[in-house]
Amino acid sequence: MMNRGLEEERKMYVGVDCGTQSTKVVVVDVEGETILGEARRPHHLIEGDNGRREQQPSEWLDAFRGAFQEAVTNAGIDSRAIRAIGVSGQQHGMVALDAYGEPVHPAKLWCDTETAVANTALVERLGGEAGCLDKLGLVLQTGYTASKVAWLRDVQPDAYRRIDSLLLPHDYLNFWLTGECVAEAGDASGTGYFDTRTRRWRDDVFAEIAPELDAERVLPRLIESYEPAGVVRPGLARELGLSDEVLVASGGGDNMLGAIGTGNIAPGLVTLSLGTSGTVCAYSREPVRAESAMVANFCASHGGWLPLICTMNVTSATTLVRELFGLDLAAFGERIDNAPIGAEGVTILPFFNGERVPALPHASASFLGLTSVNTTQANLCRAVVESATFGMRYGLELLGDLAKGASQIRLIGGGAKSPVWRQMVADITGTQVICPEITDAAALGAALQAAWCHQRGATSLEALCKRLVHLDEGSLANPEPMRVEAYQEIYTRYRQALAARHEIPA
Ligand SMILES: Nc1ncnc2c1ncn2[C@@H]1O[C@H](COP(=O)(O)OP(=O)(O)O)[C@@H](O)[C@H]1O
Ligand SMILES: O=C(CO)[C@@H](O)[C@H](O)COP(=O)(O)O
Repeated sequence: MMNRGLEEERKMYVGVDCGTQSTKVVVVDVEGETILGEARRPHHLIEGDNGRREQQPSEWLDAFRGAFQEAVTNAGIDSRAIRAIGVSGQQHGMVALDAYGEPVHPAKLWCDTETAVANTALVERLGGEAGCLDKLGLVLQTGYTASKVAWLRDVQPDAYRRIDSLLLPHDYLNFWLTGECVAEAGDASGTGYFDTRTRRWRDDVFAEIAPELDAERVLPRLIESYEPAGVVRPGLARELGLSDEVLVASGGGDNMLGAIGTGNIAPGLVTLSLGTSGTVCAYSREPVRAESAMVANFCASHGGWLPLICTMNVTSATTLVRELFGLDLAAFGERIDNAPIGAEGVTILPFFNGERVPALPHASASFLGLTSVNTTQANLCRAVVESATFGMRYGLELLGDLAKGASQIRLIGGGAKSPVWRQMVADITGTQVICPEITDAAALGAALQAAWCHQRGATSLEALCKRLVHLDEGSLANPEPMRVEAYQEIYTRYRQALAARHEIPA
């Protein structure tokens, strides 16, 4: 436990990231420039053969409570020293609440593909890709919130009729913390009823999706990303051991706060996340109209924009293969290390639950090139990690000039903890890779945004990033020319397999 006098002077900030597989919490001492404590609690996924991927929002609250208490204990601080909390959340999830603040249906997540048909119909109604770009500044993808609302209307009309507010996962946690229904541009830009250029709700688009619902009533009030969502409710503050008037920052989508947590708040860097999903994003001061409809012109959660591509099958795919063989993470890492580049001819298209980039919401996974000689645990483990990483390279290529200027990839998410995977990312992309000291960068970004909100006027987000985004020099991975060349060939093989199986140009 820290010296009491010192503790009173110091301001502590908490960052929370409600990811797909778990909630992570970090406690940050801004003056001391240190991350004092971390903790996480897992979530359970409700899955169905039809692409259903849902979660009970109540699990996020339990996970929040558990991880919060443990992180504070690990930090060795008095929780009354906490001045502000920032919340990051998995993007796009539909949290539809009734008039009592209770979910009318489990949250339908970003990785749910049950609504693919509803999404195709919506894109058509909005005038195709051109119509979407014109109205929203991006093209609707299965996974965004819009088709989930349309699906609920069609499939669960009773639940749909009870909707009183429509939130995203991080908005819901902010609502639980403060009682306020608010949203900020970063996360709102992934709903599909928000104009990502003007940073406003598109009531007319929302009326196409949910004609019976009044946008004014059900959509949360928009706030700026530097503004607080509110203060922690007195009852909850008592339960969490907080002092009065603890601010809750606006928070944002996990990728937006991951960008902050890697210092990617101005042009020139790329953040690549190996979480349940795989994402690549680069900051832009202007809205982006990319050549590919798969590049999402999302807003950042500190001002500006964050063009991003997202693949759905990263650690979700690697975990599936790892668990199939009953391997723990260390043994899995060994298997990957023991197989040669290219896994002796095994290629996996890892679309176990469909895919967003490339846009194949109905796809399933393919294992190709298997023979009686190369069908080994090591090759299958290596091939699934290679394939997830090839998906990221594909995304980087789609980002094109937006990512080309980047001399370094800031690697985050659970997969970034693996040294062999880090090197693989460097070799497959041909770019230097480094991790921040804390790979749960979205939680760190949320804590930094909380400090920015609390200390508004006294400090800048840039200064806060300089103080707290520490890079782990030990994680540095430089592309090695021989391996870069070898992977080029294997990547070509992957693209050819993609073209042959799914009619996507090689
Ligand atoms: N050393 C490692 N090698 C490979 N995967 C790892 C390693 N450490 C953690 N992971 C994987 O990272 C995933 C969790 O990543 P995380 O970024 O927390 O996901 P999310 O934010 O989507 O919940 C888990 O599937 C876990 O198995
Ligand atoms: O859908 C997207 C981005 O558009 C995903 O990146 C989600 O935001 C989930 O993130 P993780 O749980 O994988 O961090």
